[in-house]
Amino acid sequence: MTQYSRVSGSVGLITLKNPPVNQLSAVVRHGIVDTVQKALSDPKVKSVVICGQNGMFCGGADIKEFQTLANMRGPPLIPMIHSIEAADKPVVAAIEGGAFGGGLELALGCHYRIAHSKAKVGLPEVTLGLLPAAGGSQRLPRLIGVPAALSLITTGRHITAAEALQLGLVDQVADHNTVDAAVKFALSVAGQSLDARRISNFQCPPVPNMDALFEDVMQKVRTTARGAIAPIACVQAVRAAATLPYTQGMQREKELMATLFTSGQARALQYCFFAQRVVGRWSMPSGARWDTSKGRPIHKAAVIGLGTMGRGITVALAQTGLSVVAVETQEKQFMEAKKAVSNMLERGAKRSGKPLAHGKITYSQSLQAVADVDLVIEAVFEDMGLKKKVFQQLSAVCKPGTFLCTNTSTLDVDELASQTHQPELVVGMHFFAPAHIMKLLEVVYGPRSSPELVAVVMELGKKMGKVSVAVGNCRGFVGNRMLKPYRDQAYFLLEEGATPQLIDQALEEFGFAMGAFKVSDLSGLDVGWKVRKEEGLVQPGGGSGKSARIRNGVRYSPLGDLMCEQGRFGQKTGRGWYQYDKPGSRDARPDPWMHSFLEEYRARHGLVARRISNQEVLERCLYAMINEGFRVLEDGIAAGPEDIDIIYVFGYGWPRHRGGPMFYANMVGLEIVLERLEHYAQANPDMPTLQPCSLLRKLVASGSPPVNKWKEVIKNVRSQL
Ligand SMILES: CCCCCCCC/C=C\C/C=C/C(=O)SCCNC(=O)CCNC(=O)[C@H](O)C(C)(C)COP(=O)(O)OP(=O)(O)OC[C@H]1O[C@@H](n2cnc3c(N)ncnc32)[C@H](O)[C@@H]1OP(=O)(O)O
Repeated sequence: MTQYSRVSGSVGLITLKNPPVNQLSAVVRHGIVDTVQKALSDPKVKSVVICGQNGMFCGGADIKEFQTLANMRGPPLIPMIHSIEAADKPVVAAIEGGAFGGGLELALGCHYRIAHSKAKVGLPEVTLGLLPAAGGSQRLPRLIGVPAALSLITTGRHITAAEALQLGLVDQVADHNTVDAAVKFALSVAGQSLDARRISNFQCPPVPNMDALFEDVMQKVRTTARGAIAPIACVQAVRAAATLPYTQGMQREKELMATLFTSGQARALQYCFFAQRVVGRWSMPSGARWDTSKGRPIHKAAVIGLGTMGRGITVALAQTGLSVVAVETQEKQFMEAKKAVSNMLERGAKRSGKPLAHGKITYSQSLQAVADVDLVIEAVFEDMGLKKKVFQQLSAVCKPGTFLCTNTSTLDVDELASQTHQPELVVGMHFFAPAHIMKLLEVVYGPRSSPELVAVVMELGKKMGKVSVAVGNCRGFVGNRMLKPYRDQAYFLLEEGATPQLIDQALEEFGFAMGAFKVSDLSGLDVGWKVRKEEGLVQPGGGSGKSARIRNGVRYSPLGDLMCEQGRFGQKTGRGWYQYDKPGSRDARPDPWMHSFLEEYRARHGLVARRISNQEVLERCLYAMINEGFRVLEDGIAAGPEDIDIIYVFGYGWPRHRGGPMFYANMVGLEIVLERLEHYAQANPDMPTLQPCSLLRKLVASGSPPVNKWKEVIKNVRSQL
């Protein structure tokens, strides 16, 4: 797992060999300890180079080893890195590909660091619920200063070799063979004093107003962390580096890590790391899979409809380097969209430092312009009649073999597919607004969709920088299907005595980026109203008598309809569940009007307001959503719990440090979720979404296995259906 050789006569070359990313598993740590010892005791060796095989220095500690303390065998990292730093021969890290986490900490223990110009470095432990506890939190601030170290350690961001050079994190950047450059460098520094190269001996560069700086950073971190504990521990660890001698700082680093290491948040974040990779290995109920289905390259794509979503999709496609035909038939929207897209591209180029992708887009007001494209994404208004017409036209205009995708968020993808000559070449590509920023892409296949097309779209999503999740077709797919019972419960709780701010506060304290009502104001209450009207659910004035709050035999809240009747569509009208300074403003303030509106509503329906606790808000909203998640699994719409969790973390503001709804259910305890659902279902027999799903019962009956063991039980349940 490590290879050792002597090169150029006097350089000991240690190569880390542990695919896929040369992670520091026990066997690698053993190898490093042994080979460093060998090099240091060989009188012919005057200096040492450490590198990684296959163009990757090191991806850090082996995250799989973190699952249990029992896995943590082998030489610990801290003394291993200390012995490198203490060596009396210069040790040079040759960084190709990347040095992350423990990998960068290893490099910080070396006396010199040389990075390839394309390499990246970073301390991403915070994203795994940890901190750089192999001395990283103590060495980095000593090397590059407190403000820069705080920025890297609290965000976990990866930086380029050029930025690392500017910060003084690396000593040299190589354009060609980094190992050769490092060996040459190692020869040049052999025999030189190392006193000034051992970072643990450094003092942190002084910072004016240090207390104020840490207070300021801590406040910012607390606001953005949404309840995550690791970013706070990272600030505390860097503060220790800035204020304490190295040995005491290391002690503080260890104490902070001990708290994080066994925390539920670390488990959740590490689960998310692997879940994100699991969803890339998609499968379909037909047995088609990511590794047996081959896509084909897309050179030219088209977007139909340049409303908010279409504009974002156009930008996202253009930024991948594709040629894009952007079609909008309405003159006014056409002119506005051209301007908006070019502004979005300019902002994107400024943000990323990459060149503008303007030239790649051609605009047209005619559908004929898409005749020669490889793939079309339809993003017209969410109306089945209109979308069907567009798909009929596309089927007639496009060359045979063109992939046709719809950006619908709820409508039946199969029904759209049936409007075309080649229904197997139709899938859903459900983007989330703003489409060029949000990371999630739900790829919705139907029973006829070809695996080749799913492969193409998953690959395209990856190129666009999206986290793509392949899911089956049903109303709302995975994300919006599960959102409905969550939202319904929020409305029912309003009827029963809560306020929008009480519910939102409970959800935001849980860690959601925004509560249910703020989200509703942001996306516009009229969107759901239109859908409900089409479904025949809306009665003018909300209806009267007992049946006003029942539709098709189940509980229904007309509150959203009544709000829309008053023109309260949310942010866009300056009034919704909250009030805003002016239409379009984002600053939500409680509206005293809501109080009288809800009182009058309750009086009309004979409802007596009661005190609603945060716990009830969370249990009813979240468990109703989770229950639907079990149904999604039972129906085979999602391949596994990881797919659901990744959809919620990347598309719906679910706090990542709680791992996603299905992981959260597991953390709470499936038997507790079941018991609470039974309790609420009994109290509300007209809410079928609270009736525990049979898969949940089966899992509890099977002893509540951990999430990664659910698939077996799911398979059994599905086979009995
Ligand atoms: C009581 C207290 C006791 C405390 C004792 C603890 C002491 C610990 C001391 C030190 C702390 C150090 C901590 C760490 O180092 S944590 C790890 C930090 N590193 C990272 O977070 C990097 C994670 N990896 C990545 O970001 C990327 O993989 C990448 C940029 C390195 C490469 O990206 P890409 O090419 O896109 O490949 P993939 O992401 O798809 O990964 C390929 C493959 O590799 C697996 N993998 C990646 N990194 C690791 C890792 N560090 N450990 C294990 N496995 C890793 C990844 O899972 C993929 O495999 P697959 O899931 O099978 O697809």
